[in-house]
Order: sequence, then C-alpha cells, then structure tokens
Amino acid sequence: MKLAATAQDHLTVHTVPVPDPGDLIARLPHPTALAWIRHGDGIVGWGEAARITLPATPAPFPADRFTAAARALRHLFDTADVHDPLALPGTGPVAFGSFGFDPTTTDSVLIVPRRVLGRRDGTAWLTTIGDTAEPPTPATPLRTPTRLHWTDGALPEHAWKHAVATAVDRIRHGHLGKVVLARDLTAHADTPIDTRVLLHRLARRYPACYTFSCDGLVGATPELLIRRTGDHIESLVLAGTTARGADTTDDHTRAARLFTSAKDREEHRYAADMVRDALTPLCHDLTIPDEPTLLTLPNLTHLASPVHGRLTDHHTVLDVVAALHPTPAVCGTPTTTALDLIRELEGMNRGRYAGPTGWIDARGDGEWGIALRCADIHGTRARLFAGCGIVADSDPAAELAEANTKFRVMQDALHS
Ligand SMILES: C=C(O[C@H]1C=CC=C(C(=O)O)[C@@H]1O)C(=O)O
Repeated sequence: MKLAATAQDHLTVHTVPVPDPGDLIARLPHPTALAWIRHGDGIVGWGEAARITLPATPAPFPADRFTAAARALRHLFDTADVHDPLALPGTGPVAFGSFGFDPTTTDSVLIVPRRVLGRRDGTAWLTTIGDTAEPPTPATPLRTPTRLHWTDGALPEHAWKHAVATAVDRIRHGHLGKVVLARDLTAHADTPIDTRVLLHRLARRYPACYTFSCDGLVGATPELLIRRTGDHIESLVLAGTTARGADTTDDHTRAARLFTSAKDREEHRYAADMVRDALTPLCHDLTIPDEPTLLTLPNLTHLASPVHGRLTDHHTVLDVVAALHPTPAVCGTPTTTALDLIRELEGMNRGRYAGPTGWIDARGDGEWGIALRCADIHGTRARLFAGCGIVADSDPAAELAEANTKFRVMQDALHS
C-alpha cells in the first residue's frame, strides 16, 4: 500500500511540563483544530509537522491500511529527535487520525501537529515540533455559525425507512444477522463553520463522551473502540439504544425496557461477541461481562459492555484498531455481507463517519473511538450522520426516530 506523506525531514520534538492551561479547547488558535477531550482532560493540537494520507483500497476490510499507516508513522517517530522527560501517554510526538469507515474512501488521514497541549490527572504539558522559540500563532476570534438551513442527504426519511424494511426482510430470510444503516443530512451556513465553537458546545453538553476533531471531522462519541496504556487495553462496546425519558419515571421505564428488550440484547450481543473474538488472540486476562450494563448520556441510554485486557505482545493501539474495525456496532454480522448491504441500501459514501478516530503516540499508546454523533465540516457546509443497528425485530419508524435523536447532538451543536 502506497501512502502519501508530507513531513519535515527530521522532526525535533520537545515536551515540557506546563502550569494548568485551563480549558484546552479555549487554547486552540484557529478552526483547523485537532482535539480529543473527555471530562476536560485530553489533548488538543494545531499546526502540521507531518500528514500521512491513505489511498482507497478495493478489499473489503484490509487490516493493513492501519498497520501501513502505523509503519509510516513509526519511521517518522523513530528518526525524530525527542526530548520527553514526562514519558506519559500523549507526551512526545503524537499523531491524530481518522480513517474512512469503508476502505474504498479516500479521506483517511494521520496528522502530526506542530503543537500539542495536554492534561491528564493534574499533569499538563506542551509538545513543540520544530522551533521552540517561534512566537505563538495569533489566535483568530471564534465565529458562531449563523443562518443555517438544512437539506436531506442521500435518502429522505421515507426512502430510509424503506431501506430499513428491506434490511429487515433480508435478515428474516437468513442472509445476515444484523446490519447498521445510516443516513446523512447537510447543514449550510452563511460563513465558514468554526470547529472550535462546536467543540466547546459538545464538550460542555457531553462531558463523558470523547469530543474529537480531526481534519474537519468533529463530534462527541460515547464509543471507545480501544485505549492502550502500556499492555493494558480498554474498550466500551455500545449497541442497543433508547431516548431519555421526559421525566424520571418515564426515564426509568425506558431504561428498564431497554435492559430487558430481546431485540436490543440481540443487537448488542453481535457487537460484544465480535469484540471478544477479535481481542482474544491478542490478550490475556480479557474480561467482558456476560450481560451489558446501561450507559446513560444526556440524550440517550445505551446497552454497554466495558472490556479490559492485557496485550500478550507489543501491539500498538493501531494494530488493535486493525483487529477491531468494523465492529457490528457500525457494520453488522457477518461483516462482509453487512458491508455489501450497506453499500447497496444507504446510497451514500459514509466518509469517515463510523470509522476509527483518535490519537497514537511514539510508544504505541493511544485512544481511538468510533466516529459517531459527528459531522464532516467543509467550509460553510456540515454533513451529519446517524445510524442504527437493524435486526429481525427492528421497526423502521422506531429506527428513524432513533436516528433523528442521534442527529440532534450535532444539530444542537451547530444551532446554539
Ligand atoms: C451507529 C450509531 O450508533 C451505534 C452505537 C451505539 C448504539 C447503536 C444502536 O443502538 O443502534 C449503534 O450501533 C450512530 O450513533 O450513528
């Protein structure tokens, strides 16, 4: 696989401890922001010391697009001159990345920023690549999106419900067990959309989610695909959803119904089983509960399975991403049958929606989420995505309502 890489010849990297920088997002000087934030901690980056772009590949899900990207990055990091007295996950050189859901898409990218500001458990740092004496980039003022209007994406609501009904029919005829179908919507603004405004709103409203930004893809995902810290790995499998209730009683009723719903349990089981099967060969001490718990977010409640394990060999976080993507939380079971059905029924290119997004450092540590509850921002346009797991008992109208609730995360972030 031939990757396109632009980089300075030899990276000189300095990490220094800094006093608490406060709100990390507020420190981003311009809209081309890189970010990965949860509960206020995480990393933000700006400037570009290197960019690696991946070509489209025809194979259904070749793991080697992740390992090829990791190899190119390793070369860059191994030849760098690194001063990193902290040696914590996220210190030293870091690449932010986002990969297309479908390997035939062309927008997968890894970016090594010239500046990274980070904070974790009370320790804050600044990493500089290149000239440490360079004056800070002057910040541009934040610009709030104005005068939004909306257009349907590939499928209007009735056509998407029809696609869901077709998927249910195929499932009932035994072609596959589960497929995840998504829709897109486009917002048009008067002026270029400033991703920092969206990041502020998302991080404030969804502090327990991972608020991310990479090359125009911005969102707040609740789904951790993989975190690697040394040999320890964690994942949070999500599948099965209900909207929050109108009041406490309604909320409890909905959560109890979700917890006992055979349809949602089935949807969840496909995803949890696949993650267990993919991680078992890479890990010892893999733990995944026999039954899911509930993850309560401000807008939705999900069935959730937290996963922990210890890697047996030196696998970087991207090696583990390669083993996991795409999970049935975003594709289906069996994987290639579900992918074929997605290509047939969705009528759109998902781009990087539902693909892995996150960061990796020179030790191979990192955090990658599944890009959900997100939008791809291009100038004055934002393309939003939302999808739902479809199984034999799915109801097209209920799935449309669920997708619409998921859209609200980014619709609200754009509006106010
Ligand atoms: C595909 C999406 O959500 C996935 C993650 C959690 C719950 C899901 C569900 O219940 O359908 C989806 O599998 C999305 O938000 O676009």
